[in-house]
Amino acid sequence: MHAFNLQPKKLSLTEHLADMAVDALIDEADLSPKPALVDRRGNGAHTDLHLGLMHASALSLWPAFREMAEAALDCGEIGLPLREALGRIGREGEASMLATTGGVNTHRGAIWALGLLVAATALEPESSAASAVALRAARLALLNDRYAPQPLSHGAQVAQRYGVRGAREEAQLAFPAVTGLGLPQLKRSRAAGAGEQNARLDALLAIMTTLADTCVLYRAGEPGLQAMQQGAKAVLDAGGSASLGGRRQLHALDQQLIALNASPGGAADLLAACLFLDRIERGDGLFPGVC
Ligand SMILES: CC(C)(COP(=O)(O)OP(=O)(O)OC[C@H]1O[C@@H](n2cnc3c(N)ncnc32)[C@H](O[C@H]2O[C@H](COP(=O)(O)OP(=O)(O)OP(=O)(O)O)[C@@H](O)[C@H]2O)[C@@H]1O)[C@@H](O)C(=O)NCCC(=O)NCCS
Ligand SMILES: Nc1ncnc2[nH]cnc12
Repeated sequence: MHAFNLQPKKLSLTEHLADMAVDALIDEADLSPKPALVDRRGNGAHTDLHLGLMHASALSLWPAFREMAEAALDCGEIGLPLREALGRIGREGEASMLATTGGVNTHRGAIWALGLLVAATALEPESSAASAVALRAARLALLNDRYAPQPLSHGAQVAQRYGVRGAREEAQLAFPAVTGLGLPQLKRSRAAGAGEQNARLDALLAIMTTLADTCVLYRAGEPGLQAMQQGAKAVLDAGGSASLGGRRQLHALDQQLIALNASPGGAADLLAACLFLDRIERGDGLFPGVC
């Protein structure tokens, strides 16, 4: 008798999409050195988060992502039934995240972004260009979930105060920070031979150059947001993460954001969305072995 069954398991499409979403979250968490975020080096600007918690949180979301993909297959089209199913599953996913982390908000924005993208991919897996998937996700995000509670979230508070667009609008606009900035930078840095980790850091920085990250605004106000956007631009202008000049700027940005308590958690979520879309677009194992 064998202790392990070493036969590769055939994954269903929905299982495969859940794997890809969780992989994207784990890759984002592990990527180092990220400015003021949790990574392999430490906790950045956070006192209540650490890498183990980010991993546990990511893994706890696997059933929710699979269920969102299943809901998309069941509904078969963009409409209110699917939007409201996603809202319900997303809220249940948030509850299991909070149960796993002891009440710490690790991935609220990521559940939203990746949940929409997973469902949008499952609806039409053969239409896998990042912009097409993001557009389907946007059409879902534009629908009004009648059962969504309307709490005065941190994002809603700063959106009102500073007149910025938050996570909801980013999705409704088809993720411009991802498809217009993060993904193109990822590809440019790869093509320039930066190496995969540096290319991913550059993608994160490209997202940070313009994003109205409501986590940063809530924690550090407009000075924090300006420091994030200008500092990220300075790294890219200096040659990016693969260059010595860029690394010096990245180190300075890390120190500055930590001093301001300005954690770009929204940008980190969008990097995970970017890594997910990159894999979908490249067709990384989406169909082979999938039943
Ligand atoms: C539509 C929702 C996303 C709710 O959005 P809203 O803005 O109203 O709510 P927030 O609670 O503020 O959550 C938004 C999270 O999105 C991330 N984010 C921030 N800015 C942007 C942006 N411009 N674009 C995209 N994403 C953005 C961010 O998430 C990350 O940061 C979190 C950690 O932050 P931190 O400051 O440490 O923690 P807090 O607890 O907030 O504060 P402290 O006390 O610790 O200081 C971490 O979660 C990251 O993921 C924002 O936090 C959506 O959530 C919603 O409506 N959900 C309902 C269910 C649903 O419909 N689901 C659909 C499933 S597909
Ligand atoms: N690596 C990270 N650090 C802090 N907050 C985050 N939210 C999503 N990813 C994060």
